[in-house]
Amino acid sequence: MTEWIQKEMMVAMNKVREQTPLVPSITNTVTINLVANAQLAVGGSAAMVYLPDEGESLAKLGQSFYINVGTMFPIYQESLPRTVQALVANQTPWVLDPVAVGLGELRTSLLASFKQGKPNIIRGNASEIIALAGLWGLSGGAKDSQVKGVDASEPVEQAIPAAISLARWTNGAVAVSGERDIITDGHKLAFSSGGSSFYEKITGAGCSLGGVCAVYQAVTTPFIAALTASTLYNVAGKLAEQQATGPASFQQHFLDQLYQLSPSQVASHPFELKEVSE
Ligand SMILES: Nc1ncnc2c1ncn2[C@@H]1O[C@H](COP(=O)(O)OP(=O)(O)OP(=O)(O)O)[C@@H](O)[C@H]1O
Ligand SMILES: Cc1ncsc1CCO
Ligand SMILES: [Mg+2]
Repeated sequence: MTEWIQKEMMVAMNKVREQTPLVPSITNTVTINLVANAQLAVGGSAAMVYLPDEGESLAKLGQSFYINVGTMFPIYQESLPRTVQALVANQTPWVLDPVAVGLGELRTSLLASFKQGKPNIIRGNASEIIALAGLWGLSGGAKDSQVKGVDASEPVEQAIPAAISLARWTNGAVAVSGERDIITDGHKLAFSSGGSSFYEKITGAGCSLGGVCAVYQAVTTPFIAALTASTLYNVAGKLAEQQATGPASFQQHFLDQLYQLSPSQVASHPFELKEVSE
């Protein structure tokens, strides 16, 4: 029953490697380098910008776009709304990573405004997904979700209702990351495990996963893109852990695995699929 999905995942990986899609980002300054390197390793082309007119131009030129609000700057008050407007106007698919939603006025007001821009993929940890659904007034969300910073404090399973309602609102996909990853398009739920606890010992595993979701989204649907990226990270993390002696060598081996893994190695990694009752 999951065969067509596995086939789509392989097609997406091959297409990205053949086509090198341009996938620009406005992302945080902590992990910007890892995001670009992960995007390049899977076969995409990266371009990081900050300024309003540059976000706008790349929203037109890019085949998909990644927005991560991890570190806020005053210029983002202009850059982010103008970029999102251009993404919507040009029907460029985009990924939102609502890092630390609820922290600060600018971050919160911008994230609230993105509800109308309907990001095609929303990727975050459980706490961020619950809090974003709360901010957007959707079911499963909570205004007082325990986002205390950039790390999750809630288990992924707790974010399932929020993930489903967000995916139904955007008509896209939501990927909740953690020890187990949950990917949904609002109608089906995929559960993928693997990875490594070393992912919690480096910064930007989640950010770069969002950037890689955006790369695959240039060539396939939001659900297949999010599932392909999440599965790739689960396979790559597991193999990198076997070669690593600590977080730094883990990051090095993990990037090598993103580059080396074959589509069939990724697509054959098992995942569980459930239909959501309507
Ligand atoms: N304990 C774990 N065991 C296995 N894999 C994990 C574990 N924790 C996270 N991962 C994997 O790490 C990747 C990033 O997910 P994570 O939930 O850490 O993102 P995040 O908290 O947004 O990270 P960051 O904000 O540092 O970028 C995903 O591929 C996820 O599957
Ligand atoms: C550590 C950190 N602080 C702001 S953004 C970021 C990267 C992980 O989300
Ligand atoms: Mg994060």
